[in-house]
Amino acid sequence: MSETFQFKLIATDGKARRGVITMPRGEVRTPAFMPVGTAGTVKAMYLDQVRELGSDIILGNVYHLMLRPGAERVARLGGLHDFALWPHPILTDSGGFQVMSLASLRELDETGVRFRSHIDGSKHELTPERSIEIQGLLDSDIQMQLDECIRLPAERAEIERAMEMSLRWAERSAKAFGNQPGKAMFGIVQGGDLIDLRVRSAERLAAMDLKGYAVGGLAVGEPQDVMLATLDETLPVMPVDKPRYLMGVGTPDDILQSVARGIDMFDCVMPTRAGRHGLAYTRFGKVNLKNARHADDPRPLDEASGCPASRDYSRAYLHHLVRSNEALASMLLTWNNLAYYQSLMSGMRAAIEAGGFDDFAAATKSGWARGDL
Ligand SMILES: Cc1ccc(CCc2c3nc[nH]c3cc3c(=O)[nH]c(N)nc23)cc1
Repeated sequence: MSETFQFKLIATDGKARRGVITMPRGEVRTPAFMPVGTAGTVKAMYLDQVRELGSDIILGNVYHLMLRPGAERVARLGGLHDFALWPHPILTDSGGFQVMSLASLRELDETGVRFRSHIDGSKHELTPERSIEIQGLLDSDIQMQLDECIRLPAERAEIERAMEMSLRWAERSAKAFGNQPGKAMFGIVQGGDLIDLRVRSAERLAAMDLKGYAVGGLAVGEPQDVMLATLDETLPVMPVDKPRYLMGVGTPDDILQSVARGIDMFDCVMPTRAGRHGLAYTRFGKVNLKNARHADDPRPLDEASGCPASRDYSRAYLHHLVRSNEALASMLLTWNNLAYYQSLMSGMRAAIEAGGFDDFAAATKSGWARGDL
């Protein structure tokens, strides 16, 4: 624990980084995978299971929590940590991304974004200042600036407009956040697939001397090579001594490739969402438990796993649960998937410390290529 928010680099291997973020509520070992806990819960999991798997931090979301149960209500109840019984670090997204993908009747301008709730149609507004205020009411440890994420493909003028406004919103967010020693506000690099705009965004954010930086505007449907090429050009102009968070990424392979380029923090709905749709991530690749080929298979997903969901239950039983649409299917497969993601993260952290990241990456990929025999 530490009174202040600090990032320390422990080791590097090529561009891959092993570090640790320390803050009053605990530490985050990087590279880190942050399970998505949109409405104050990681769907189909108990949070002590999430912790048990090695998760140091979970995500919450301004958009969902402001609509239901309401930020002021969560504050009256002691903040998100007490509300959800997660006493460890929480990172919250600022809500703009979710407004653009979930809300209806949206109006976005320099002041912020006005929208109607997708739940009951009620009217709401998010400004950089209100988003930071809400994240404060949630008692979030790492708060994200309000930004505008453009869907690709888009015209240069549109990408530039959104990137420049996101920079002005970063200034307003930082001013509203002020000086909170044990907490952090991260800026978000935008600029679409236009390298000169990405570099301008990263350099202008770096000059604001924030405590951490996210790469936004990716994992919005672009091919992996476009995402990786954007990282190749953007990361070199991002501060070396601050954490780098790649928003919304990704598959195990996306994560492996992005750690190799110097990303420290990840979030993705994939392991939890896939678990609810009968899909298991394993070190042999993906296993679709809906498939009839598993109906008589007595083997577990992975007998070498430390996770009961992966080690103890037969594929036949998991297939039966998925086909029967049983709640336990989502619980066991989400448990398996998060266990796999966290084992991948701890494997990468150890490999970087030992100077063997490339060998670890090659062995991991060949495991996936071997497929699920
Ligand atoms: C609870 C929670 C869910 C999801 C997120 C990340 C959501 C997310 C993206 N997801 C995929 N691509 C993304 C890009 C952006 C982005 O450019 N800006 C912001 N603020 N969020 C993004 C954060 C927290």
